[in-house]
Amino acid sequence: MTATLSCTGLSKRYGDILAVQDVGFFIEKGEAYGLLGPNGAGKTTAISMLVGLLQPDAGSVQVCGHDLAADPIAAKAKIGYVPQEIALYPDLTARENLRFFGRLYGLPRRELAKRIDEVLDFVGLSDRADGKIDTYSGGMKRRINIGAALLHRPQVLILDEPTVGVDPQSRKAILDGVEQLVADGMSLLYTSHYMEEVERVCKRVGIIDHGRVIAEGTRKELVSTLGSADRVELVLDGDLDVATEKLRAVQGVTEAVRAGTSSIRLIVNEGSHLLPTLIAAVQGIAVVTAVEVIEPDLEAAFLHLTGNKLRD
Ligand SMILES: Nc1ncnc2c1ncn2[C@@H]1O[C@H](COP(=O)(O)OP(=O)(O)OP(=O)(O)O)[C@@H](O)[C@H]1O
Repeated sequence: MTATLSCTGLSKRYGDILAVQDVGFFIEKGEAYGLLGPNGAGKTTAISMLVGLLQPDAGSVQVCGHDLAADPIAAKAKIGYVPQEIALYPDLTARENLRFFGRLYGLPRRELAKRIDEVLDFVGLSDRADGKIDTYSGGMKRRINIGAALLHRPQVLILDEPTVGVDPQSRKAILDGVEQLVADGMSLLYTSHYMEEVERVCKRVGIIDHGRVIAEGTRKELVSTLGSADRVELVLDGDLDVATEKLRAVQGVTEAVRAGTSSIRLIVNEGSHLLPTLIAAVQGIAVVTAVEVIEPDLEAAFLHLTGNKLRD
């Protein structure tokens, strides 16, 4: 089966920074693939090369059997791209914006009018279609941006952090809409640093850090990289920075990081056996007021694989 989107060996350097290094993955028809990584991991740079906005230093991209470099028009026609930055004209209405983008895609006038109504309905903004974009909330603008990317009926939708700066109602509408598109057979590339969104929307996930895809698989496969390790959260009162250092030095502790103002998250072997040792390790520095052993999830897998928290 031909992948809807695939890339191999994608690399991009900005001066001394290797923003993307030898990235390769594929997305089947109707599959939702997530690129999960912290800010600066290289997600936007990778996507910019996948959609033909940035020339890779090395590597290639295939979209529905078309090579992006050799046949860019055919390849790009299959892609719907929703950039991280809102790209709409504030003085035009939503409908006028969609008309503008539809014409760029070369949609015939009559078909375009129909598609505009369809996508407005899909993003749940038909009743606001004739309001100017500058009266829209951030979330509503993002929904129109997604609508614009769908006008030409792409085979693969590429979303770069689509819920950043978005109100809860629009966030729900975006996630529900994306899930519906995938259920209807759309292929999806979804990037986010929100682990829970990627877990919800994507069947397979690539974890990207410092420009490299360092692990890839289903949620279950990635979580299994943790082996028998447990994730423990301690709520403490005291000097958390020193306590984090002390805990990191305890034998059996793989990772220890601050989580908010009063918690430390740990990955430990045999969590329940180690608890008394953990509490003793911070004695005189901090008092442990609560302990929680947490089910392993993608965030724990990320921490384990990279040694960093996802939301740095
Ligand atoms: N035009 C540029 N010139 C120089 N360095 C850049 C440029 N664009 C990105 N970078 C650097 O490349 C690396 C990857 O950035 P990129 O924006 O691709 O990451 P990201 O995972 O999308 O992060 P974010 O979620 O913050 O957008 C970072 O170190 C960034 O500072």
